Amino acid sequence: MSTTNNRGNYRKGPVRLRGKLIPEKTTDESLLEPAESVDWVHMDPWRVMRIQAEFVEGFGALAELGPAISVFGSARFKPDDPEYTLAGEVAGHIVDAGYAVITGGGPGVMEGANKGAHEAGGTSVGLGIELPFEQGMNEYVDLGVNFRYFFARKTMFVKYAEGFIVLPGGFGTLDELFEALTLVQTTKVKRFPIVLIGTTFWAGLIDWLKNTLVERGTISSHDLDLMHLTDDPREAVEIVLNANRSRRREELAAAQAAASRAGAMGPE
Ligand SMILES: C/C(=C\CNc1ncnc2c1ncn2[C@@H]1O[C@H](COP(=O)(O)O)[C@@H](O)[C@H]1O)CO
Repeated sequence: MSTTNNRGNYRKGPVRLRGKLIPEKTTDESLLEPAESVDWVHMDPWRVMRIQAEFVEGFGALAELGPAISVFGSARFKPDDPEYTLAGEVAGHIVDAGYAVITGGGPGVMEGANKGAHEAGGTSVGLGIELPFEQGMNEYVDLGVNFRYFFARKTMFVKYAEGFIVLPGGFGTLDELFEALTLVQTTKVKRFPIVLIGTTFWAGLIDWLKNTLVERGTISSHDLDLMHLTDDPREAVEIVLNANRSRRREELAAAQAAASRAGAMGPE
């Protein structure tokens, strides 16, 4: 709603305007007139609505998913690459443990993991991303959500998973790995297990983290403990499961301690 009072103050919702800032048309007039230009579709306030919708739709689609583990890795591996098969094995162990498998829904490691989850009879989730060279979701995704924005999609990978398993990959995989590491390091997320599969592939990065970042003091040596390293798909899944079992035990013990403290204090 917009109004002008007798002091020439023009009110447009929460905003007050005067003088030359008073628009020639009211908000209602602008809304109802036929559009001469569609530029507004690309403006930031409209983008905010799309971003908000993306979160709402993502939360709505995944709220009832149940326990899940996110699996990451290169979009470029082919079905006959060992990492594709490895991703399928990881997904099979995740499903056997009663968890859903979340991936980026694309080709390569994502497809391998979705295939493994689908064939093991588990819930195979793909959180796709709109890219200029549209690939579409791989055919093994049973629950798919497509995102325009990487940051909204990345929130879902963390929010709906109890851990990350990261296979060899490129920039996208590193982005997802370092996002998780930063969230855990800064305690935005607590006790979130991150497992790297591929000791040879990751060795150079781990050495650099140790010999350059720890050495120069840009990370602490205990930050390296936020990552677990293995070649064994079963062990990778066990690491995530064990970390969550001990987190749940600690949460239960803390809740019991709080309840007994409240009991000891007696009724008010
Ligand atoms: C490059 C190719 C396909 C791109 N399609 C993708 N679909 C969904 N998710 C993707 C895609 N590409 C990257 N991602 C995300 O990043 C990670 C992999 O990136 P990397 O650079 O290959 O490591 C992956 O986990 C996705 O979340 C086919 O040529």
